[in-house]
Amino acid sequence: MEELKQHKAENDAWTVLRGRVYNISPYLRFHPGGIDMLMKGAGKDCTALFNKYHPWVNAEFMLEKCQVGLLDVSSAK
Ligand code: HEM
Repeated sequence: MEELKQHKAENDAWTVLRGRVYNISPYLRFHPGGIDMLMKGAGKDCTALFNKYHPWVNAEFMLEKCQVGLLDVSSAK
């Protein structure tokens, strides 16, 4: 979680979604909801925002190639 916070710039944006860590920078310009919306999740866990707007979207598949790793649950606060 500490490492995640350091990745919140548009050219270096990470997010956590359902326990997985993703580098969302390459996907930003393709996001149908816009760059600004997706950037709200940068550097943090975006699962709640994601579920609020589109719980049905298959992000696990879409962002498969952007996955950085899994969230270390002992650091998940
Ligand atoms: C992190 C991974 C995310 C992925 C892969 C993703 C993907 C998508 C996709 C595929 C759509 C089109 C959905 C449809 O038309 O049924 C969409 C729309 C949208 N997304 Fe995301 N999203 C992500 C995160 C977020 C976050 C964090 C927010 C809010 C802060 C957000 C806000 C929106 C909004 C508002 C739309 C609706 C745009 C519209 O219909 O005009 N998304 N997103």
